[in-house]
Amino acid sequence: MAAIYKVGDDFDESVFAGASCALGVFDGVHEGHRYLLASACDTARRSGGASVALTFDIDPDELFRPDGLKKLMTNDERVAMLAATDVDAVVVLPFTREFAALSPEAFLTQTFGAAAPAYLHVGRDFRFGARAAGSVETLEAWGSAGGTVVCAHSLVSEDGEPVSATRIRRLLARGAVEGANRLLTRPYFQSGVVCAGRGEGADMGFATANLAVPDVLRALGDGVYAAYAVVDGVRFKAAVNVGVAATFADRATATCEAHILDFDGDLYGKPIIVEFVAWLRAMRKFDNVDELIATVKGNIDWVRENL
Ligand SMILES: Cc1cc2nc3c(=O)[nH]c(=O)nc-3n(C[C@H](O)[C@H](O)[C@H](O)COP(=O)(O)O)c2cc1C
Ligand SMILES: Nc1ncnc2c1ncn2[C@@H]1O[C@H](COP(=O)(O)OP(=O)(O)OP(=O)(O)O)[C@@H](O)[C@H]1O
Repeated sequence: MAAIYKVGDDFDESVFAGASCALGVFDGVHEGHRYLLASACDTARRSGGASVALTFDIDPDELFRPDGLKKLMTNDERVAMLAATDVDAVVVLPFTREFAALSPEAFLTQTFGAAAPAYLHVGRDFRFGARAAGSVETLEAWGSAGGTVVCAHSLVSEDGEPVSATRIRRLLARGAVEGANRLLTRPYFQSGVVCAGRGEGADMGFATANLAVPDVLRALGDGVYAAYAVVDGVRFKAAVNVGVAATFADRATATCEAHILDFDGDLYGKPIIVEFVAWLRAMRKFDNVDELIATVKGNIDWVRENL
C-alpha cells in the first residue's frame, strides 16, 4: 500500500525529486488512469526514482460545476484506490478556489517547489491552471527548463472511443453497468452505512439493507440490478433496487436497497459495499403489493441462479 501525503504546512516536496508522477483527478481509477499510473511505475523502475500519483482532495467539478455532478466514488475511496495500485506514494493537493486561480506556471511552482520530478505523465488532453489555460505544451516548456521529461500519452480507447470518467458516467446513467465495469476494469460499487428503512421488506419476504447514497454519488440510473454485497469482507449475491422505491415514493428515503441472499444478520450501522454486475429491469410503480413481491422474488431467483 502506497504512502499517502496530504499537502499542507508540513509537506516536504522532496517526495517529488527524481520521481515519476502521474497527474490528474482520477475519478473512478479507470482503465486509462491505470495505464497512466502503470506508465509512471515503469519510468520510476527504469530511472530508480519513486512513482507518485498526484491528485486533488476533491474533484474540481465539486467547486466549479456541482450541478448535476455524479462522481464515480467518494474522494476517500478514490485516494484509497490510488494507494492500492503499484505506485509508491499518493500526494493529495488541497483544491481550493485560490489554488484553482493560479496560472499554470504558478500551479507548477507551488506544487513542486524546487523538487522537479524526473518524469511527469499525463493524458494528451490534460488541462490545468486558471481557466484550464495550461496544456501539454505548457508542461513541456516548464519541463525542459527544469529537467522534467513530460510523457503525454495518447488516450486509452475501447471500441474506438477514449475511456473517460465522463463516458463511464454516461453508461451508468442508463444502467449499462457491464459496459461501465469493462472500462473501470472492476465492478462499479456504491458503499455506505446501512440505515433503517420502513421495515416492510422483511414482512414481504425479502429483508433489505438500505443505503442513503448522496445525490452526487448516484451515477447509476434507477433500476433493479444483480450485484454482490460485501459485508465484513465476505461477498454475497444480492438483488438491488437503485432509486427511491416508486411504489412508496412518498415515504421511502433509501436510494440503494440490497436484498442480500443467504444473509440474515443485523446490518444496521454497519458499512457495506454493493458491487453492481448486471441490469435486470427498470424500477416500476406497482398497483398492488402482491405483484411487487412476486416480481422482486423473481429477480432474487434470477440472481441466485445466474450470478
Ligand atoms: C430486488 C428488488 C427490486 C425492487 N423493485 C422495486 C420496484 O420495481 N418498485 C418499487 O416500488 N420498489 C421496489 N423495490 C423496493 C421494495 O419496494 C422495498 O424494498 C420494500 O418496500 C421494503 O422497503 P423497506 O426496506 O423500506 O421496508 C425493490 C426491492 C428489491 C430488493
Ligand atoms: N483514456 C485515458 N488514457 C490515458 N490517460 C488518460 C485517459 N483518461 C484520462 N487520462 C489521464 O489521466 C489523468 C486523470 O484524468 P482525469 O481525472 O481528468 O480523467 P478523465 O477520465 O478524463 O475524467 P473526465 O471524463 O471527468 O474528464 C489525466 O492526466 C488524463 O489526461
